[in-house]
Amino acid sequence: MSAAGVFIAFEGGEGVGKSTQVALLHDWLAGRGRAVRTTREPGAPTAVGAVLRSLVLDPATTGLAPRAEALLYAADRAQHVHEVVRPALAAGEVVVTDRYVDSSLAYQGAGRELAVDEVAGISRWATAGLRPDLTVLLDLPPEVGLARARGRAAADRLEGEPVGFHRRVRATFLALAGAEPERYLVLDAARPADDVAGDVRARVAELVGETP
Ligand SMILES: Nc1ncnc2c1ncn2[C@@H]1O[C@H](COP(=O)(O)OP(=O)(O)OP(=O)(O)O)[C@@H](O)[C@H]1O
Ligand SMILES: Cc1cn([C@H]2C[C@H](O)[C@@H](COP(=O)(O)O)O2)c(=O)[nH]c1=O
Repeated sequence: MSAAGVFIAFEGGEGVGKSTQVALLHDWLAGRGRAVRTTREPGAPTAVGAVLRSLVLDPATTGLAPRAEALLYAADRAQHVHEVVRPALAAGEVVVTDRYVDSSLAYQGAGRELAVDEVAGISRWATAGLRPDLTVLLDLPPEVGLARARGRAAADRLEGEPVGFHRRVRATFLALAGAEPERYLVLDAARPADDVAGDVRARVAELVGETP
């Protein structure tokens, strides 16, 4: 376990349903009387995060070098862990984040074709080694997720990358999960949201000592 609380990350490509599942898990945990903190990257509810989120996601941010992009995501993560995640874990809360380190490995590592182990090293330093107790990977072909995401809002800077970029991202998420299956729950996100949520609850119930 991470500190006194429980740390859960949702990961996956664009439009796979992370925000939807984070909200459903929040409601289920809160309904059971658990103290639960939902958060996200980039731009967790911190003043620094808000500035970094708009910088990295704004399509008007042109010419950003891949290494600079990786460092900006890592800076956002360092602030997030310092200001939100560690204090909540220390208070015994269940912390549920929409994206964490694996997003940097997939998007900056595989997507931008930086060395994944070097990107991992930056995040390890940024977080002082804090890892989730469980990562829920929502898996979808990128064409399906991008269509869902684009039906909802204008494309941000990363979402606007070609489909080959998003295929590398998906493959890397799956490889990370495959390398440490005990730390991951990989779910087919093409199913109805309530079915996905049921599988999430079953696994989280084991982790936090609740009945699903
Ligand atoms: N299981 C599902 N089946 C079909 N549509 C879904 C499902 N889950 C979520 N959606 C819809 O897909 C869209 C994207 O969902 P959501 O915002 O939860 O995804 P996300 O992974 O957080 O997206 P992003 O990566 O862009 O932040 C929304 O319109 C949502 O209502
Ligand atoms: C944490 C993190 C995120 N990204 C990318 C992935 C998405 O394209 C955006 C975030 O948008 P969302 O709608 O809030 O999911 O940022 C990234 O490239 N690297 C990261 O570390």
